[in-house]
Formats: sequence, structure tokens, C-alpha cells
Amino acid sequence: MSAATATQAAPRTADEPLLRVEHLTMRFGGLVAIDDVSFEAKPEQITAIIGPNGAGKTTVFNCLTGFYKPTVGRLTLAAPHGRFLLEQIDGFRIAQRAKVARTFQNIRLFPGMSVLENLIVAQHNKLMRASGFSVTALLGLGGYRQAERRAVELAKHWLEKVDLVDSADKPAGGLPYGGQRRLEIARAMCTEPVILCLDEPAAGLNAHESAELNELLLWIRAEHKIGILLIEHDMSVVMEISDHIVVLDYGRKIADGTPEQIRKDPAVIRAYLGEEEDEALPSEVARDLGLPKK
Ligand SMILES: Nc1ncnc2c1ncn2[C@@H]1O[C@H](COP(=O)(O)OP(=O)(O)OP(=O)(O)O)[C@@H](O)[C@H]1O
Repeated sequence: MSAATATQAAPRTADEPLLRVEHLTMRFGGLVAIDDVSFEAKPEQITAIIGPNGAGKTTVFNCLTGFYKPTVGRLTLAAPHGRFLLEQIDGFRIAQRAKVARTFQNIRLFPGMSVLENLIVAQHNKLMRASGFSVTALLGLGGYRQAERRAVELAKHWLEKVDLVDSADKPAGGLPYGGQRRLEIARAMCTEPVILCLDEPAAGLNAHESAELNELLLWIRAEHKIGILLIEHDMSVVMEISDHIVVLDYGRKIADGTPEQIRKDPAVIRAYLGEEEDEALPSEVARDLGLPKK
């Protein structure tokens, strides 16, 4: 598919979703990881994708971010800078062209580089464009120096936001776990995305760190007015900060609604319980779904 077809210049309309996923299907040989899933994510909203292990959550992210080519489906990103059909863009160009950023379930920083360097490397695309892909940049000519200064300023801004200024020169791999998670988010934000896809950002965090993560994500949504897609097992995070929740089970969408609607949805309770609806709900399932104690 040509670049022109994958990108449509038409500006987004006021009530258009930021992301529209239509009939997404992903097969691996005989295994159907995602089965005809459709949902929308609105701009300036946090949309959570939840579901039991193996439900297909990360596969949705892998399709959106170009790691997988969907078997079937349309993925329309209506961004302020243009409308993109993500399934038709070469995977490695999605981050740069459509401005889709992500973090990973298993942290993927450059552990031997400093915290600051991780944030500068994230801006590689911008810096390369400013260099004109030529040797003039190495000589300090053209707009490269200015772009480099801006990259450092942006990195510093995010270091402050995620409370890592004191660790700027330390190797990223030496940060405590919570710090590495925050650095991943900062690195993704340094690419100035229109949508931020977070794959289990609260995994391994303690209650205090989870609460700080909630604050950070709410701040990003309010301040940067971008959409956030969130895969998360920690229901204290999901129920507290999500505007909208999509629930997957065995690759199918089983529910879609506000946290209030999802909490009460019998299909969701059944999926988490893995048993009949009229069974007593074990306390840990009730807690995960944020249901009141009986
Ligand atoms: N590259 C692949 N090849 C084959 N099967 C895959 C591949 N990627 C994912 N799957 C399968 O697709 C299904 C969905 O996996 P996925 O990782 O998307 O689930 P998930 O909801 O993110 O799970 P978890 O909560 O455990 O991370 C699983 O059965 C998984 O084994």
C-alpha cells in the first residue's frame, strides 16, 4: 500500500474518536489470538484494555504499533496531524509518522545508557531529520544544534515530571523497578505522541508507586491532551483512572463501557471467575474488580 493511501490528510472532525479499531482479527496459524474485535478510544481519555491472561491484550498493542500485521481489520488513527490507517503503514514507521508510542510489559530500556541518554535516544528521529541526514550536522551546522538543545530541554522536562532528575547520569538499568517504569513512560512521551500505549505500567509496583503512577497518567492526559491506551491487571489503577474500559476474553470483546458498567457486567465477572455466574464470587476476584465487600 502506498504511503499516500495509508495517510489521509482530511482533518479529524470534532466528535471523531482518536482511534477506531474495526473487526481486528489476528491469527497465528490455527490460533485465533484476536477475533473480530472493534472498539473506539476517544481523544483526551484513558481507555483500558483488560481481560484474563492470554485474552489478546498485548496482541492488540502489537497490531496498533506495527509489530504484527493484522490478519483482518482496520485501525484508523484520526490525529490532529492527519488520519492514518495503521494496518497499512510499515511497522517501523508507525511511531514516527502516526505518533503512536508504547511501553512494554517487560521493560525495554537501554540499561547501560544513562537515564538522560535514554530520553535523548528516544528523539533520534527528530534529530536525524534536523541533521538533514548529512555530515553538516556533525560539523554543528544547520538546524541540528538547535534541535539537539530542544531534545535536551524536553528530556530534562520529563526527568522532572517523573522525578528522576537526581538519577539523570546513572545507568538506566540500575534504577529501582518503579523508576525504570517511569523512565519508560518519559521516554515514550519524549517522542511527543498523540496516543500512548502502556502495557502493564503498574506491574511490579507497590501501592504507593501505583498511586503515583495514577497521578502521572492523569496529569499526562490533562496536560498533554493525548489519548492513553492502558493494559493493566491492577484494578486499583484501571478502575480509578480509566474513562472507558474494553474487556477481552479468549480474543473476543465481551464488554465495553465505563468503569461503573464494567464492574457490574455479568460477562466480565464470569470471565474473571471462570465459572458460572451464580457461583459465589471469591474475595480476590471481587477485590480485583473493585466490587464492594459482601
Ligand atoms: N507471535 C505469536 N505467535 C503465536 N501465538 C501468539 C503470538 N503472540 C501471541 N500469541 C498468542 O495469542 C494469545 C494472546 O496473547 P496475548 O499476549 O496478546 O495475551 P494477553 O491478554 O496480553 O496476556 P497477558 O495478560 O498474559 O499478557 C495467547 O494465546 C498467545 O500465546
